Amino acid sequence: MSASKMDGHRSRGRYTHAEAILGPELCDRLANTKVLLVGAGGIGCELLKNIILTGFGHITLLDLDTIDLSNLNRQFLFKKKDVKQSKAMVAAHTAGAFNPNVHIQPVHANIKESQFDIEWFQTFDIVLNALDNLDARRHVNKMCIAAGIPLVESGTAGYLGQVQPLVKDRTECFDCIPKPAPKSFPVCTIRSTPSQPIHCIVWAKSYLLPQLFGENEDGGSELDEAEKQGENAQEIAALRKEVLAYNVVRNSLRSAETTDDAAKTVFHKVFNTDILNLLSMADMWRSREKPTVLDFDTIMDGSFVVKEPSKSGAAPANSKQKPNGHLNRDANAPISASQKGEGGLKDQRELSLQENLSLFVSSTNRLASRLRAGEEFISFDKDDDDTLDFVTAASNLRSAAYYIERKTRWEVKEMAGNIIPAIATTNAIISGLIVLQALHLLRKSYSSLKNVHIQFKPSVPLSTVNLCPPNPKCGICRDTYTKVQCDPARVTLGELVCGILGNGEGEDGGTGKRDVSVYEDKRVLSDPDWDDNVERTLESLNVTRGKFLTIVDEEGEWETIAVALCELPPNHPADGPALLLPSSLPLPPFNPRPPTPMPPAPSRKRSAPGDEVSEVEPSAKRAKTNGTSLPELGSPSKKRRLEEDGLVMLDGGADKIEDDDVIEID
Ligand SMILES: Nc1ncnc2c1ncn2[C@@H]1O[C@H](COP(=O)(O)OP(=O)(O)OP(=O)(O)O)[C@@H](O)[C@H]1O
Ligand SMILES: [Zn+2]
Repeated sequence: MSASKMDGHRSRGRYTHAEAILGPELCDRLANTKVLLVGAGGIGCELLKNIILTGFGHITLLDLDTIDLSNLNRQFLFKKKDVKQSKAMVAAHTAGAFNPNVHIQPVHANIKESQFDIEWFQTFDIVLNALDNLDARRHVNKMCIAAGIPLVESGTAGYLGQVQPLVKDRTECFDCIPKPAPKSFPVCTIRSTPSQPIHCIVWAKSYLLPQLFGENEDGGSELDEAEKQGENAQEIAALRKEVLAYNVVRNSLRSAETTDDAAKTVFHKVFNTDILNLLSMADMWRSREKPTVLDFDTIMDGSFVVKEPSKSGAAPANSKQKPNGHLNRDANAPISASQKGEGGLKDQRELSLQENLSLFVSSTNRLASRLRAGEEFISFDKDDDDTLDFVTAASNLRSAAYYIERKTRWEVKEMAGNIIPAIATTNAIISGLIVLQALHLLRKSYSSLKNVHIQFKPSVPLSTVNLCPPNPKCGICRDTYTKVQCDPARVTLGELVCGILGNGEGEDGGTGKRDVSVYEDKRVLSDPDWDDNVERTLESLNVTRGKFLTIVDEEGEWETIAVALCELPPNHPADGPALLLPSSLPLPPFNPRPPTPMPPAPSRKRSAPGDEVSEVEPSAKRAKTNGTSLPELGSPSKKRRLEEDGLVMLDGGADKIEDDDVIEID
């Protein structure tokens, strides 16, 4: 048998099952389908294997990262020898062997780079996200909306997971519903009245560690400002004292003569002086258990006994919590085998108070010596042993002072790193579901598309939710997208905006002259009263390939236009025009304002009640959903409830909450 015949035979054999399930038409089409898979981590590796075996013919696999040892337990395309290599390259190499008919293009890069502009996105038939952060997910969502390419979004968190197909104008986009804010705690709970281990962990990670080893934020000048503005003088004096005290401690950690004494100074300030200060505020402890002042020397020599929480008097604020049994004993007493979690890993052993203090001293010294060796500041990183040891020890010492259960280093890592353990099985289930949704999309079988969730219900482990139509108020998918090809060094902002708006054609041309503001992301580049940038080149305004200009109608009548910037074609003559506009200019939905009511004049005939409303409202709504309302879609509120329950698309780094009175765990 000739080699080519043998290949054909092999190929048919390979796809017999796929063909039986998908039908010959889709099965053949898959061979020519171009897929972009973003992310080669937990979901990405599983998904790559699935789409290769299903027979997707052309796969571009993109990931910015290199392989870490900790990936190996679930990212099965990687082996120990691959650690520190590019994820995209290794995954493509390993999985490529599963099906030689598939062409895989690995790309080691950040999906946000400008080279991945909408023209690049438009070279794909479908995009599959296997990402782990909100920022990249939102970026891909916007690029897919702009490029008009369907996207399957996914996420897992422990045993939970979700798959969400997204199609411009038909379904919600990723940004149609705001994502839940990260967990937060009131500052006073963290600073003065912790009642749970997480409060002490957040304090050690987000307050103490930055105070000692972080960037020196000049609290002094902030206080000067507050004083000028007439804030409470007594409070400011107290805060000033606090800043000075921390400066002394910071300096001692940075001084060349640092010894164990520096750690002792920190300990004394934080677990002794500060707690004594808090105790002096009698009001604070009327309805709460008073904390205990810790003592360095007696903890070190093992004679310190943690005071039992008082059982009499006013009910402590945390009385609803289960009693912290093991704290009602000498904290340095030997810990039983079961308490220690013996048999488990070293990290999973509970440390005695004395051991926590030793860890506090050693980690403080390690961090201090890093500062002295030239590191300017150190911030928390769950994979940085020194910062994790410090947060473990400091949070446990604080827990002891407040009679709160202490946590092992393993638990602290999980809580401080906001880590939900990744589960290979969940990733595998989700990756299978992604393929099913991708196949519906390729078949254009829109009524079969579903949001699918894995839930904690053994009887119904998967729940499906009908898709919601786009949110008419969404600032991403309701814009009208277009693209221009240009040389940003030769085109001015004014030329581009006038070109896109077709200025000079008059109102009835649909894109006539209007008052607009122009933005790049959140930057205002011009508005009707400010035209300083209009004559400047796009390049000088840092508006280049891969970015979007957003043109907003000041009257609010025309919907927003988003213009994606692309390069001139490769064969474009050097003396050719610097700006190539799209062949048809964007025509965003137009919602004319109701005419301004005229002052009542006896001669004017009154219009029938509701006239204006019936003319304006429905057309505006039609325009915003582009006439594609889907009768079978579920309600947005149902989906929101699911999101609140189910921790979907987990991450949180990107979104910031604005309330100053809370501390986020990111
Ligand atoms: N902007 C981006 N561009 C390209 N790839 C990205 C981008 N952001 C995240 N990724 C990739 O998405 C993948 C997500 O996979 P996963 O959630 O399993 O994370 P991980 O980093 O492998 O594991 P863990 O965070 O649990 O250690 C990672 O490989 C990551 O490098
Ligand atoms: Zn949207």
